[in-house]
Amino acid sequence: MKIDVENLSWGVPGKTIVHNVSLTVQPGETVGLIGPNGSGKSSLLRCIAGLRTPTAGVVRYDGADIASWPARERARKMAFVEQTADTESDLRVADVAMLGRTAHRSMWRGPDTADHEIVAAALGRLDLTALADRSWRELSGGERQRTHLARALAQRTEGLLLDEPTNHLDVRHQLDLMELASRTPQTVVVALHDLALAARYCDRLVLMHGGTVVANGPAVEVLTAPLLRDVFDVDAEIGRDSLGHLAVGYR
Ligand SMILES: Nc1ncnc2c1ncn2[C@@H]1O[C@H](COP(=O)(O)OP(=O)(O)OP(=O)(O)O)[C@@H](O)[C@H]1O
Repeated sequence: MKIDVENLSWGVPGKTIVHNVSLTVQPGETVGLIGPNGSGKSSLLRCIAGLRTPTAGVVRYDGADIASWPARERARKMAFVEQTADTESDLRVADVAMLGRTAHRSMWRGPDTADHEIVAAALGRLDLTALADRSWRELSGGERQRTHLARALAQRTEGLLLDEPTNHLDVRHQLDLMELASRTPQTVVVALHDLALAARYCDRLVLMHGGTVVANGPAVEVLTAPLLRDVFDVDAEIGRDSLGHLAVGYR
């Protein structure tokens, strides 16, 4: 699925938070959204998900303006894992993942065999099979985060929006998750704070600052010392680690 964001602005009364952002994500591409705290990444993702109504501009999925789409129709095309996604506490892990099937079922029908198979596959993909019957309230932060990712995978959408999906994960699960995001045929936009992880796994990086896009391109073009100084106010050194991956050091 292709995602187009055209001249998009969003804000609250008296404050523009996302300002005139234009961005195209090609089918199957994984785009990393980076930028300092408060630069507008989550707000932009919410607009792309259709959870915020832009004050100006348009979001298109495969060329179609989503402004008037019902939530159910959007949920069949786009899954979104928010930064602080919470869930009713008495659900089991498998029940949370099953929420991803809601948009694909009629309201009068319970989950069928295919739904259960899809959920089992999503739990397996996120290393959660052994936790399927555990209560949500017993989970660690990282297990909750993986459960929400399983819910998003179970949604079987062509697009996937992830807001800092690695922030609670241990190193192994961070790498697994980013591997998944980069290899899936889905079109992915992922907000990340870890610049090295973003550089390694994303096809392209979009750097936000003060609600606008200040750079958009391959990691080597976006992660430059002058840009990082301007945007993050850090003195960075960009190099390669012994495995050949882009590495960012800070003085
Ligand atoms: N509903 C709202 N009302 C008022 N201000 C808001 C609202 N939503 C976001 N903001 C403000 O807009 C700015 C951008 O927030 P946003 O969450 O999009 O940034 P972010 O880049 O995702 O930040 P972080 O890296 O800290 O997650 C922040 O200053 C935030 O306080």
